[in-house]
Amino acid sequence: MRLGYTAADVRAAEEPLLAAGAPLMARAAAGLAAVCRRELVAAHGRVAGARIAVLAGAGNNGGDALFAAAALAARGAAVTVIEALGRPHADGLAAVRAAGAQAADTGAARAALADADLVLDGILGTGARTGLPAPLADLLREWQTDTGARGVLGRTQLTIAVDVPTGVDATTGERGEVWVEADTTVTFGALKSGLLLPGGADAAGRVELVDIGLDMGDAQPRVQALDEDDIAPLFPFPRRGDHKYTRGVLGLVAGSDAYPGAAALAGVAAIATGVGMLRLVGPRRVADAVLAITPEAVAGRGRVQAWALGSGAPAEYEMRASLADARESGLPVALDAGALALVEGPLGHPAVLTPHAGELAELLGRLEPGDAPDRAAIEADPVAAATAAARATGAVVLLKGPRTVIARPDGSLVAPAPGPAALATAGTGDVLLGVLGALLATTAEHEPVPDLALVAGLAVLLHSAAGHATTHASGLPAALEARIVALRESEAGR
Ligand SMILES: NC(=O)C1=CN([C@@H]2O[C@H](COP(=O)(O)OP(=O)(O)OC[C@H]3O[C@@H](n4cnc5c(N)ncnc54)[C@H](OP(=O)(O)O)[C@@H]3O)[C@@H](O)[C@H]2O)[C@@H](O)CC1
Ligand SMILES: Nc1ncnc2c1ncn2[C@@H]1O[C@H](COP(=O)(O)OP(=O)(O)O)[C@@H](O)[C@H]1O
Ligand SMILES: [K+]
Repeated sequence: MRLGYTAADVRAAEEPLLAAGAPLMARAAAGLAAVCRRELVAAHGRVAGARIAVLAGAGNNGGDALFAAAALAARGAAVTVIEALGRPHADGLAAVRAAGAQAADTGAARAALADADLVLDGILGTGARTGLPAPLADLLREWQTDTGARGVLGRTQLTIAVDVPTGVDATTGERGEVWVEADTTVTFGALKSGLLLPGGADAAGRVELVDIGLDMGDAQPRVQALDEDDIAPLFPFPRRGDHKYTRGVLGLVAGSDAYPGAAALAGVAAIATGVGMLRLVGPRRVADAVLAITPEAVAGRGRVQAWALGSGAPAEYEMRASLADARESGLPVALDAGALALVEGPLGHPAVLTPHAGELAELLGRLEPGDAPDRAAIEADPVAAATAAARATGAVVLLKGPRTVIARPDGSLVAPAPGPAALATAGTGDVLLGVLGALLATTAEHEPVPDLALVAGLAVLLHSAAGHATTHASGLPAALEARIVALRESEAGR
């Protein structure tokens, strides 16, 4: 699990060190130069002779870039400095000049960017305000759409962003109209939350953290980023001594005569993930369709540890009855698709909502009439929308998309590694509901009380892992089962 902090928290952690005279910029620049050397050697076999274009802003981000470039120039790189905002960091500029760097005026900047083996983006970091001056925005746009851009050493042009790619908000990951797309981002002291969130994570490329001696102390991380390696530690393995009721029973209200497939996908996925028992609530035809492929399921209501509701347009009265049960007993509920239409304000029980951007637009339109973002605005800033919905409902909001993000009502986030684009097919969301429901049921009575946002993150990781091993939604449960059996075997071997 990687932890991401707000820019403000990182800057606050820098303060005592700066006050004590710690050479933070020298450490940052040394770490940055080391990554640049390694990447140049990996791509081209050497640093000497490499053309490096340094986009230097007006603050310390530019200072980092200039000092790193000075170290690279000392190893024989040909450095050109582009003063992107005027007023470059004075000591950094002096150092790079002393090492033999050239300065580029506006015309030369275009050529320097087009001909560079390595572009260092040191325009803006944690001190950025939104919006870039128009000439700079034009320069960046032109460079990044120039498909012929290449260096003298070979076709590969590397872009390394200093701390945060310019145009990306270090805290939220939101991108402005123009931003730098980096191959690698070298960040200092602590991961900035925006590097782990939709938008920022895509712009940042591979993120490398350089230790400059920062201690984040009691600061609460804004983001917990999860990847494959987090599946095993989070997975609720059956416990020795469990029986089917202590393992956890899931009640599933999904599917309808018109859409029986949704119940089948969610039901089989829940069973593949592992539940003590699956109860199916809905019309006979739907139950029969599920029972035909998973005879261990049981039709009809009964006691459950969690509910999963909404995929495939199930009857509203059935969903309402399950929500009432959850409210009375405090059971966790996953609400998808049709069940989201029943959310009118704060829910009185633990819940995870699983909208895609269109469904979230509808939900926010109902909860915050007049002030709600539309689908496009949500896709542009998924974090803000998911957080607004989490605050308004008191629920965890899992906003599905190419890069799914999970928001808690307190504003903190879980960011699972993105799954394969092959998941963009009908029915994969139904599978996710089944996986999530199973995990809610099997953790519901664990001590300490499970963190629903991490449970939701685990559901997304498993869903993505399965997505790598199949081509279609109905292939996901078997892939999931294989993944979980492998997990159990490696757990038993430990
Ligand atoms: N503290 C430390 O010692 C350490 C800091 N470190 C490094 O410093 C970085 C933070 O440095 P920073 O605070 O100087 O902010 P930075 O991102 O360089 O930008 C500020 C400058 O840009 C300007 N500006 C802002 N937005 C703008 C816009 N949209 N359009 C135009 N101009 C804009 C802004 O202008 P102003 O608002 O003052 O008018 C100001 O001049 C951090 O990311 C890390 O790389 C590391 O070395 C570790 C030690
Ligand atoms: N381009 C993509 N890359 C990765 N995952 C995606 C992509 N597009 C969609 N997904 C995932 O596929 C699932 C689609 O769910 P949903 O929109 O509810 O579809 P459906 O209702 O058809 O099942 C979500 O888990 C989403 O995160
Ligand atoms: K930068």
